[in-house]
Amino acid sequence: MSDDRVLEQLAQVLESRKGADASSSYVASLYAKGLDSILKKVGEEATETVVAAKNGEPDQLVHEMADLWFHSLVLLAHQGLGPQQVLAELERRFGLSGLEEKASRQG
Ligand SMILES: N=c1c2ncn([C@@H]3O[C@H](COP(=O)(O)OP(=O)(O)OP(=O)(O)O)[C@@H](O)[C@H]3O)c2ncn1[C@@H]1O[C@H](COP(=O)(O)O)[C@@H](O)[C@H]1O
Repeated sequence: MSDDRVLEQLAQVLESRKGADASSSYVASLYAKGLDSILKKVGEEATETVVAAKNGEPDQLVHEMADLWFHSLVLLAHQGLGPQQVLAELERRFGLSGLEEKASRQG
């Protein structure tokens, strides 16, 4: 499965958890607690990511980064957005810088 397929399929699961039973789904329980709780989780996971990097723990860094990406996807879904909008923005920026690099090489 390609990387963006993982993001897209996980986003579909997150969408399907809207209206699901909060007692049997972690994601549904986050939606039920509301925006501030989701933002708190994103902040916590960002801090844990920073600590893992500062401690020079590569395996822990990957683990915490996955938690951060996951909770960021939950936040996007809660806001009616998804990974495709973020990937499109990154692709747009990459396209712009790619053109600039090409022009500077040719100039
Ligand atoms: N990828 C994840 C995923 N990553 C992390 N987590 C949960 O995120 C939480 C991370 O919290 P912490 O690191 O703070 O650890 P914790 O102290 O145990 O958690 P808290 O008590 O602080 O909430 C844990 O409860 C993890 O289980 C995830 N929960 C779910 N998913 C995916 O989301 C899908 C839907 O999940 P459900 O809604 O639970 O079915 C699943 O199929 C998975 O693919």
